[in-house]
Amino acid sequence: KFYNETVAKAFLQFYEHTAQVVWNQFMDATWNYVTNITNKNREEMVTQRGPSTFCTLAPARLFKTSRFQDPAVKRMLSKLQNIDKAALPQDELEEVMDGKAGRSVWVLPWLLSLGIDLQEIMVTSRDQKELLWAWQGWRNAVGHQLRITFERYVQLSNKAAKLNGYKDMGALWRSKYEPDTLEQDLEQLFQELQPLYLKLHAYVRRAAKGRDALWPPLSPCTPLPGNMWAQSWVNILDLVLPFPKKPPEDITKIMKSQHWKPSKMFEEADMFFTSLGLLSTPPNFWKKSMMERPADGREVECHASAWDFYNGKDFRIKKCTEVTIEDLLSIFHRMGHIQYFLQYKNLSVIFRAGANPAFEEAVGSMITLSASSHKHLLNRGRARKEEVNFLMGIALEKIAFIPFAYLMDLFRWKVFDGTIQKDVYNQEWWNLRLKYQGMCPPIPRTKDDFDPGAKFHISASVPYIRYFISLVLQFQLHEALCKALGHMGPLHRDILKLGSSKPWPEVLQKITGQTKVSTKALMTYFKPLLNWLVTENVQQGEILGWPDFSCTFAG
Ligand SMILES: C[C@H](NC(=O)O)C(=O)O
Ligand SMILES: [Zn+2]
Repeated sequence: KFYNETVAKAFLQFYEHTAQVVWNQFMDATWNYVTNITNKNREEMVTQRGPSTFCTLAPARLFKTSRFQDPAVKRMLSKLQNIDKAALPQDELEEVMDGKAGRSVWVLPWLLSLGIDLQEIMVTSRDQKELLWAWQGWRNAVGHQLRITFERYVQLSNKAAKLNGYKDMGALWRSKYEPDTLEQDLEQLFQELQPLYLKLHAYVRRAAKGRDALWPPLSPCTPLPGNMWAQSWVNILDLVLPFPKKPPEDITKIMKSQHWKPSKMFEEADMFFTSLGLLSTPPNFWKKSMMERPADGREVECHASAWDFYNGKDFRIKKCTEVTIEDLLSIFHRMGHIQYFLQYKNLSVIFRAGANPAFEEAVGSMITLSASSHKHLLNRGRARKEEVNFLMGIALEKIAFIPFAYLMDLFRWKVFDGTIQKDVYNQEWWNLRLKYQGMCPPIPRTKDDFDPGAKFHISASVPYIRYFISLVLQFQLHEALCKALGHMGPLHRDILKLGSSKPWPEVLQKITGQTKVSTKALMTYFKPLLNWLVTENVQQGEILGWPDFSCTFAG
């Protein structure tokens, strides 16, 4: 073991230069692949020496940092200990990277376009049979494929986790949140938030059937329109608007009538960030981003994402943008990621990440909250009815999302730690979906099904608890922003500039004065809506939740 701090500093210098080059090449190869899916580009990406050169990082583990003086050196070396899947032998690393263990389903061209079309039907259709067809079509196409390879993915992931010193991949994912009381803290947050979900769910379940004759009673087994996974109900606001005579302005219609192009949507978002005293995007961003689905027949991965190329000047967004309010808000969210990249770009490459993954998500969502409630903020005195209608629109995205965002990694943590074995993957998935979301499959499932695989983050192995924590965090940050309105720039620039160089409770304290994630700000934000929901549900004699409902299974 090396005890010499000077040697450690020299090693970190060496690492800094190599890492910037290696990560840049790795991001380039991955970008080329997801924006032009061909076998050649896949080969390039998979054989990228990128992550595997980090096995040269073995020296990082040889430093005994306990007696080191410089906290930054200690923090850097501890972050270098975890090289995730790069710890696997090259052949198994390629197997995981290549997606034989799960990612492959996203790259079958016919499947990509099928996915976009079926998801579109779930968003727009109100016809029960059509919804069922799309719901089942997507799960049969992608879930069945993934069931076979998912077990291998779990094995390789757990092997990589153990090579990094964690008991399983779930433990490695949770370690990003530093304090080890994460699971209890999350359960506490969920217990505080669940009553909001039950109130909204009870109202939506009734209101959705009331207004649309086509619509049978919304039992847990009716596929909810609006979203392939029922993780967001924002697309059925028209069905459940509390005061239909005061409809909020239809931004989508306005954008379309003014012939907005995707690039204009990005320009609007960029202007909003600079109006808050934040940084504007560099020329490379406009030259190299993919803002809409290519028309030249290229197959691309359409799940929207923001990219840092680790060279301090190349940052991009990949999105198959449609001219809708949902996509405008999604662009604000992605631009939040870009803003974080810009603010911390001069840090060591080791610290170029959010204070924790939830901060990365919360920054974009918090700015989106400001943008979507921008006018709302200015018309604080808005009449109660319009206030309730407005908050319903936000709640259909944020409150509806609570149980789904929580259960996604509850499921995977249990799969990684072996509590859920492969023969009950699907059954356990639906047990969690009923317990937390009050949802059942609309048709009996068979043992060939693997419904969790129908969600991008599961087949692409992207952790999800970051979105649950961000749900709470974004309101805490938003409240701090509103309190400091006007001096927003410096306040938020500070936390963004810190990247992951400080423990996240310290960063949170800097901006909100608190060191823990708290639901207080979220509750305050939705108070007028919750009061209305309580009165409404009582008047309708609604029973909250789905007492002893059980999903029927074909086994
Ligand atoms: C909430 C999450 N957002 C994202 O991936 O950017 C999702 O789409 O499921
Ligand atoms: Zn995000």
